Amino acid sequence: MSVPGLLPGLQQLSEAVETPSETIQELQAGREWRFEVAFGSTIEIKVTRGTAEIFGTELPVGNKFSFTGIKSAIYTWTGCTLEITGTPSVEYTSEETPMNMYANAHFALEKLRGKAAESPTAQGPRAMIIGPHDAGKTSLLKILTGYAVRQGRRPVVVNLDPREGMLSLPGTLTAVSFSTIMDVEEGFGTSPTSGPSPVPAKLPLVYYYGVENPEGNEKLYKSLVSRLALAVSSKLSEDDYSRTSGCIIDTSGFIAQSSGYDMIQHIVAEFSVDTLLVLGSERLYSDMCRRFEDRPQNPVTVVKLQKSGGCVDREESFMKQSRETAIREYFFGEPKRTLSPYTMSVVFDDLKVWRVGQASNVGSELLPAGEELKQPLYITTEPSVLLQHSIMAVVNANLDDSEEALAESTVMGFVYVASVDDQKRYMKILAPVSGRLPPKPLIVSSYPEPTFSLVG
Ligand SMILES: Nc1ncnc2c1ncn2[C@@H]1O[C@H](COP(=O)(O)OP(=O)(O)OP(=O)(O)O)[C@@H](O)[C@H]1O
Repeated sequence: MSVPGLLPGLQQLSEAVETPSETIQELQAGREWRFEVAFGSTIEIKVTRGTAEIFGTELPVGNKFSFTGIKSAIYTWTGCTLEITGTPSVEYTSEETPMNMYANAHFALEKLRGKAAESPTAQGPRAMIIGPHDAGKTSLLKILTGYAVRQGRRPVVVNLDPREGMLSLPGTLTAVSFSTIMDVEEGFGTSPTSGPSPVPAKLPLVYYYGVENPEGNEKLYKSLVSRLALAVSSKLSEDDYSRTSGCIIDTSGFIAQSSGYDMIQHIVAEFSVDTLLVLGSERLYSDMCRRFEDRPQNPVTVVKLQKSGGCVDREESFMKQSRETAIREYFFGEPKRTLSPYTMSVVFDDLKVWRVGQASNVGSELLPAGEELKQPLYITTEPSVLLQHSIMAVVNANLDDSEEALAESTVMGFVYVASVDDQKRYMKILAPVSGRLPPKPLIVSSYPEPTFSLVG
């Protein structure tokens, strides 16, 4: 007996729940499947045959990986079959990739590592990647790191591009010793604040810069670079693994313009860079050759590498969404690893807040004619409603420390200002861990920008 009206209802129900489409992608050896997934939609990829990798990290056969808000590529050296569930917004296969060139760069670095292993005092390569925005610098860094880790090396990876955070929020400069593989879904992987993860967590050393462009506060940027270089040098001399593996440095696209050349020189000097990998710019390559040739005391090898045709220019709206996602994941985790942040109230009198000094908040128009603007590292800021929805870095320093001391302090973590009551002089903040806010200075800046959608 059929129940009147039930069957059509069920049919409607099954029509409403759309099953994602499943496609099979056969990739021949040496080809790359490039794809883009918008924020808010997800695709799942499983390798069912052969070998495949995402920017140097292998995708094991049979495991499903899900991707959202990403522009990426899967490359195969030997051929593979991919099972794709869901529909990417863009997808195509490319026969032309610079992967051979990138692999050669890796083997050249490996040769230097092998040489360093022969002598107890020799240093492994200190490579730095430079190039314009969206030239594929971070992707190349991941490839070189992934290959080095797969060969048992432990390179120190340094991110000097505040535009994207590595194992931390955007706006930070970080260094981390990589001894385990990257997480293919998460980019670089996870840090201990991200909660349990199938891939071992990495412990990054984090400094907060808070400006997108290294020229935004050159003095602060240079100071943080020097500080990070000191930490990296000490890590590289800690054990034989690190000494021979050397370091790989990712940089900001802003310094690839001629106004940034002095900054390149500063980084090269501080990190004792000996290999400069120039990506996607003939002019930059030739300028660097001119600048760094004939330095017998500190030779720097300048190498030209081709930009991948798959590199995509990421529009500002995409980058903004990436930053918002990074902030949300810092506090709330993501579907596979949810976190429970804590809300607490803090009174203004217990806080010492500094703002990163930027040209825009110094007021050069008030200076007498002819006088040069002296940009401060930080400016003290009275807590107020202006901080609402901002991210603040809690730094490892004392409340009465000077600006210079702050510029040498690592980040303990970040808090989010959920609401501010100017009259009662307190604010509600969201913190990733429970307990009282430690009595440490807080640093606020414009990058990443205030996020309105974090707590509803
Ligand atoms: N071969 C490729 N196929 C598809 N997408 C790619 C490929 N290589 C890089 N991309 C994508 O292109 C974008 C830009 O690449 P990447 O972040 O490596 O550039 P970048 O030079 O580090 O950029 P920026 O200096 O602006 O941070 C990223 O979304 C990256 O995932």
